[in-house]
Amino acid sequence: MYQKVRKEMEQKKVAVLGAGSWGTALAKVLVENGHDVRIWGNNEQQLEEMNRTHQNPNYLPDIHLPEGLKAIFDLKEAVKDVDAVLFVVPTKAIRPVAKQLVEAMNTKPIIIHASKGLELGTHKRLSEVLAEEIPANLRQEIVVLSGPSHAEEVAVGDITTITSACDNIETAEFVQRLFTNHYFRIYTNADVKGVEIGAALKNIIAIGAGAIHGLGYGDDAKAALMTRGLAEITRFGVALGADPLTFMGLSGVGDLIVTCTSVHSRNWRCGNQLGQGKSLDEILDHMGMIVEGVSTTKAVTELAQQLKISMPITETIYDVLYNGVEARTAVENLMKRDMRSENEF
Ligand SMILES: NC(=O)C1=CN([C@@H]2O[C@H](COP(=O)(O)OP(=O)(O)OC[C@H]3O[C@@H](n4cnc5c(N)ncnc54)[C@H](O)[C@@H]3O)[C@@H](O)[C@H]2O)C=CC1
Ligand SMILES: O=C(CO)COP(=O)(O)O
Repeated sequence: MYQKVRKEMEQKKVAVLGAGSWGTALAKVLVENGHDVRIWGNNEQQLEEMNRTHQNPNYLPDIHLPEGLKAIFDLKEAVKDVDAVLFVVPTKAIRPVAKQLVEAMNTKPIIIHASKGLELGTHKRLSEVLAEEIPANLRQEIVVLSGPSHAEEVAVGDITTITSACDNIETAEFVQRLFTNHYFRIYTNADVKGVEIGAALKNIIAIGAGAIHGLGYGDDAKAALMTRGLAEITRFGVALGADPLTFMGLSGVGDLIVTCTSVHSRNWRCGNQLGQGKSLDEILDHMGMIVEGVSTTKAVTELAQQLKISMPITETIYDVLYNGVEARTAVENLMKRDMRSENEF
């Protein structure tokens, strides 16, 4: 039987790039695990306030951050001598921040990312974007950290399990040891593609689940959307070469469940307000945080059309987000589709 003994890890130096809700929650875990952690962001005033008050009120209100967490605005200083760099900026900022990082690094760190999306325009996964921007001779492997996890729950030490994915399982295990503690349990996975696709696409389905709720449909409708959403995510992932089993795991069905059912989810909240009749612009203006599913819906719809992958739910959500189709009409249209077998791929 596969079993691994838990070993203490010596202190590592880690830079967290992105001082929003998830970056702050993950930085807190790392400090609690005894590591030397610097968090970097693009808002100097916010970082100064974090150092002064040990809080990040716009993203994680009422959370006291460990005194050991250093918020640093100068990227060169933030990444000085680090063993690992963790990207937790929104998808659209991954490439520009990676370009800045290349100019700032003085070590050859492991690169980790915990963001969820596909790049608009190129349709690339985020580990592909990072590999393009950070030459292999300037870094170790790239690891994806992903799974059902809301910053609000991790920040209060509620139980959470996620996945550390890398082609090189030893590097995935390094990241597993870096983050694991009594409330945060990390599993490893070698299917980077599947983990990133599950993470990105569940946000689309969560917008749909929120809309179903906002429209007043019941639990049967929610279960239908999540189940057929998972079928669609799996179809897309397998067409791109992912292992279908990955979608049964934490970064597949696990993340789909939490994002489609939690009031913490920004994607679910966005969908819920769409269902209640608000406009997308109005919703995004008031959210104050990233809603990744909006741009991921566009990237996935475009790529699925190019590759001729059937994605009826994603295309329907695209119509609501980008073509002004009313959410109720969109649901009715989905119900009028031709009859088919459940197991048709
Ligand atoms: N919040 C959560 O519970 C979770 C979020 N994620 C993923 O993590 C990523 C980040 O999400 P959140 O932290 O929730 O977003 P957020 O909206 O709370 O914060 C994003 C942060 O990134 C900063 N930022 C934006 N562009 C930047 C740039 N060019 N340079 C530097 N900083 C920049 C913003 O100022 C903000 O501080 C997303 O891809 C999200 O899907 C993944 C798991 C859980
Ligand atoms: O990825 C998440 C949960 O695993 C966070 O979801 P939201 O971005 O919808 O808040």
